[in-house]
Amino acid sequence: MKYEGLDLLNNHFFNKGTAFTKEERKENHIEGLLPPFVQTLDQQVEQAYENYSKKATFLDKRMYLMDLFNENVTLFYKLFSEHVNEFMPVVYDPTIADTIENYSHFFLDPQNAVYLSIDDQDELEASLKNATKGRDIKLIVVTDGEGILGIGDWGVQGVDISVGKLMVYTAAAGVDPKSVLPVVLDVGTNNKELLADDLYMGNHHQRVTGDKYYAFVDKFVQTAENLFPDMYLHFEDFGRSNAANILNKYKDDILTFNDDIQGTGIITLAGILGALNISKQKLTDQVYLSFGAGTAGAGITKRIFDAMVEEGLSEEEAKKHFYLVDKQGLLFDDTEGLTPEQKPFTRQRSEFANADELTNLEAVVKAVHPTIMVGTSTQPGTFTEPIIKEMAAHTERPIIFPLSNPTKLAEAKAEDLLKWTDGKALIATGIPVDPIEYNGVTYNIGQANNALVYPGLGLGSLAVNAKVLSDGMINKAAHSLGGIVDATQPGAAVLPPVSKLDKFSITVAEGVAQQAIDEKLTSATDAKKAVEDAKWEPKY
Ligand SMILES: NC(=O)c1ccc[n+]([C@@H]2O[C@H](COP(=O)([O-])OP(=O)(O)OC[C@H]3O[C@@H](n4cnc5c(N)ncnc54)[C@H](O)[C@@H]3O)[C@@H](O)[C@H]2O)c1
Ligand SMILES: O=C(O)C[C@H](O)C(=O)O
Ligand SMILES: [Mn+2]
Repeated sequence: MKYEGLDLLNNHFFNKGTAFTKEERKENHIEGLLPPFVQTLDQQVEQAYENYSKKATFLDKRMYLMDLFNENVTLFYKLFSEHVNEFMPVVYDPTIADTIENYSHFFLDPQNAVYLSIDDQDELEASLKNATKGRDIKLIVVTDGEGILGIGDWGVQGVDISVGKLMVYTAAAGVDPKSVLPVVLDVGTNNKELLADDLYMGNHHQRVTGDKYYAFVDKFVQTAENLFPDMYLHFEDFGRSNAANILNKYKDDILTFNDDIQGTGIITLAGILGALNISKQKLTDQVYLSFGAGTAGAGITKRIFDAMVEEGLSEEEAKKHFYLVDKQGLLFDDTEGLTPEQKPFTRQRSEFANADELTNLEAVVKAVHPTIMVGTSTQPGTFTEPIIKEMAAHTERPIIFPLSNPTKLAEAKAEDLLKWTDGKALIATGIPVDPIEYNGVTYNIGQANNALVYPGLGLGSLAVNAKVLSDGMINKAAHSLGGIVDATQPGAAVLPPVSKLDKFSITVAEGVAQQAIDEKLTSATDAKKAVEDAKWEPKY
C-alpha cells in the first residue's frame, strides 16, 4: 500500500519525519509540511534521546517512548537498539506493570493492538482484518490479562504486556514490526477495583470461564491461524488454571509458545547451567526447590527435570531431585488442590518423620537441604535471612533465583542474598539489578527473564517457518546462552548481560532454526542465512 501526504506522515511504519529528503517530500506531497532542514536518522536519534533523558521518571520516559513509537517506528527502534540496557526496564518490566495498572486512566492510543471481546464474537474476524490491512502478520502476542506478571487480573488493561513483549521481539531479535500484532482477549475481569471504576475500558463483568471461555479462545486461534497461516502464536500471562491447558491443546498442531511456561523454563535452565559452570558442579547432583509452583514454577520444574533426564538419570531417579512448595507448603501426593502440572513432582509423606510440619518454606528448607531455590510465588521478601542461611549451611554455592516480577514482588533482593551467604550465592533475578560491590568484588547479577530468550526463539522459528515449536528447539535455546559469560571472573553473572541482548538473540535464533532443520520441521536448509534474511533493521 502506498501512502502520501498527511496519510504518510501519520503512518508510523512509513513515516520518516524530518528525514524525508527534498525529493521524497515532493514525490509524496508533503513539501512544506516539515521544517526545511533534512535530518539524518542519527540526528533524529540524538534529538530524541536528549528529550528522553530530560524525563524524570521511568513512567514519563515510557510515555515519551510510546509517543515516539506512534510517530515513527524506525526511529523508535533505532533509538531502542542503541540503548537496550537502559530502555528495557522502561519499555518492558517493571515499568510496564505501572502502565497496566493505570491503563484506562492513562489511555491515549491503542498502539495497533486488537481488542477481542467475548461479548462481540461475531466481530472477531473483522477486528483482526481491520488491524492488519495490507500487513502479513507473522507474530501475535496474546493475553487474556488474568495473570499479569505477579500482579494478577487486570482484564483488558493487560494488553500492554502484548504490546511490550512485541517491542522486545523487535529490539532484541529484529522481528519486523510490520509483521506483529498485539492482541487482548477480553473475557471480563474479577478485579473488583476495575469493575467499580467507571473509566475502566474493558467489559464490566466477571470473567467468563469453562466451555464458553475455551470456545472463545479456540475461535480466536482458528480465525488467526486461517488469516495468518505462517504465524507464531505467543501466549502470555494467562491464569494458572488455563495457561497449560491452552498450550497442550495447540502445541502439537500449530507454531505456538507459552512464554511463562516455556520461556521461563528455558531462561531458568540457562541460568542454572551458567551457575553450575561457575561452581563446577553437575546438574544431576542438585536438589531443586520450586517456591510457588504455578504456571512458571511448574514450567521451570519440568524443563530442569527434562534436562536431568537428558543427562542420564531415569525419570524415577530425576523426580527424587525435586520439591515443590506452594501455598499449602510442601506438595505431597495427597495434598488438596494439586494442579495437573504439580502432580508428577509431589512427594510422599512417608519420606519425612515430620511431614505434617512441612507447611512453610523454612521447615521445608531445613528438611530437604536444597542446592537450588527458585521463587515464582508472587510473595515478596519470602526468601528471608534465616532461610537463606539455612540453605547456605548445607551447600557451598547455593543457587538462588528470586524470579517474581515486578520489583515489588521479588522473593529477595540480590544484595541481601550476597550478604547473607557471604558472597557465595549464585543469583539471578527477574528484573534488572545493577552490579553490586561486596567485600571488594563486583558481582554482576544475571537477569533470568524470559525476555532473554523469547525473541531469539521466535525469530529462529519464524525464519525457517517451522511447523511447530518442538522440545528440541526449546532445549537448544536454553543451551545457546552458555559460553558468553567468562565464568572464571570473580563475581561473574550466571547469564549474559542484557546489553548484549541483540547479539545473543541471534545466536539463539540460529540454534533454534538449525534444530528445526535437523528435526525436519521445515523445508529450509541454511539456518544462518534464514535468520539473516528474516532480520529487520531500523533504517530508512
Ligand atoms: N522472570 C521471569 O521470566 C518470569 C516468568 C514468568 C513468571 N514470573 C513471575 O513468577 C511469578 C508467578 O507467575 P505465574 O505466572 O507462575 O503465576 P501463577 O499464579 O500461575 O503462580 C503463582 C504460584 O504461587 C503460589 N503462591 C501464592 N502464594 C504463595 C505462598 N504464600 N507460598 C507459596 N506459594 C504461593 C500460587 O498458589 C501459585 O501456584 C510472577 O511474579 C511472575 O512475574 C517471572
Ligand atoms: O514479563 C516478564 O517480565 C516476565 C514474565 O513473563 C512474567 O510474567 O513475569
Ligand atoms: Mn509473563
